[in-house]
Amino acid sequence: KNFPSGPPTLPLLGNLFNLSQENPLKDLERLRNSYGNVYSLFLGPRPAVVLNGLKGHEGGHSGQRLILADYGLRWREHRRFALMTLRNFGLGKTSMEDRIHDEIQYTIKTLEQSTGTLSPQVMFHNAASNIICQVLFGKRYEYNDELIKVIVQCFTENAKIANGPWLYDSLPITRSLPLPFKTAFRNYKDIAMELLKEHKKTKVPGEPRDFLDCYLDELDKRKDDGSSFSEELLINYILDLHFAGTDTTSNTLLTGFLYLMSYPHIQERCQQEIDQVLQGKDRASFEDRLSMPYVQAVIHEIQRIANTVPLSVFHCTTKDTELMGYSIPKGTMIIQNLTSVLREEGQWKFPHEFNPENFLNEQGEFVKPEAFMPFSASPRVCLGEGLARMELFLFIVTLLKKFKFIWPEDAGEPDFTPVYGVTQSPKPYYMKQMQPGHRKV
Ligand code: HEM
Repeated sequence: KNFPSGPPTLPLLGNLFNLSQENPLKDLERLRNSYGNVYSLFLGPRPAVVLNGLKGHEGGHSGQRLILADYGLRWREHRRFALMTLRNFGLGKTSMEDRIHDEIQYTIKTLEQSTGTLSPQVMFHNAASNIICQVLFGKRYEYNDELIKVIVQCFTENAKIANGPWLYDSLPITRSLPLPFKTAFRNYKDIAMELLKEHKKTKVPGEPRDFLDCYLDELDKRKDDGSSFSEELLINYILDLHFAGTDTTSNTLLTGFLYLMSYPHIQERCQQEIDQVLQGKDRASFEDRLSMPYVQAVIHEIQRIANTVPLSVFHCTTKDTELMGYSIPKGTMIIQNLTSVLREEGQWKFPHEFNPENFLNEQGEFVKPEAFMPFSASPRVCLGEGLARMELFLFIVTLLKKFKFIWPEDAGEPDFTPVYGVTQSPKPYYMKQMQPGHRKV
């Protein structure tokens, strides 16, 4: 009673055929037009509620009425620990900036060594993965290292395979099949186990070098207190952090450079601002963003258009819940359609085009509309938001300071259609850059 309405369902299969397996975003928008901001779907026999638009999300988040999946002791303890550890390793402080800048030097080297055009996919994925590796394991990998190739391939492929949550959730039996991503994740876990062994051998108690050491210290401290910390969970948690921090940041960068090449006047205006603000400085710091309203607007617009995690991460009600006048029983899946907020008419000056004016007021100052939520919202908001924002700013500013990026003449028209997945990415493309010293603004 009082459950949100939705399209008619088939026995057992629910609404499986209402949604494209390849890209359900258009279907979700069509259903929103018929059933409003809050509607229901059945993934097989399992009920789900889809939240759309800023209004739908405000209802979902205000006062934390919506209690989320696994929003229990284990999640709370680990979230608190991860945030504290990321902070201790310099998130928001200079040392994290140093790590990011160190990695950017390798990206610059890759760009400098390329003659002609270059496919940036692997380059950005390697860079984002290495930054997380530094935090987690205190080490980075050369871009031609076999291990990093396996990891990056595993993440990019899984982000696309996992776009079948409809199928896996509708027909749970498919989850027990030997799906390819299971092997890939098992390989990753073997790698993480090796690193764990190595860390246990070499670590000095009380002097953590990285996230892994911190967790081992925490395990020692909490030995018998019945807490949720365990080595098995550590391996899963490392996998989560590595995956969550790699494909997201790199796909956003890929979208960014696709648009910067396709809108050369926007790229040039960024470069003018960067040159002006960084006069006499050899590198940008995250603080500099406060003096770069246009660059800030462009980076936010890149995130809005990239729509990197289009349906956020699915949640679930853990008890009977009231939401915007609807009754939602315990065990209902909650799908936050972030796409519907990032493109919502009425919330943006130019909802359907790439235009930094979406984040600038009449005085040319940077403003962030409430509907900007690529990291989601609620207590469950992206844990890596601070790190991701720092990475995006430092990569984009440093690379634009050094190079001018050009869409290759023989590459045809740029194709902006994203490839759908848990994380969306642009279609593979090539870029061309003018070598340092030749950049003319
Ligand atoms: C542009 C880059 C990124 C985007 C767009 C993004 C977006 C998101 C979104 C939409 C969620 C789901 C929030 C929810 O459940 O409502 C999420 C969760 C999460 N993200 Fe990110 N993310 C990015 C980068 C990162 C990075 C660099 C890290 C690494 C530290 C990270 C770690 C996580 C974790 C651990 C969660 C789960 C949080 C929890 O359940 O408590 N993310 N992210």
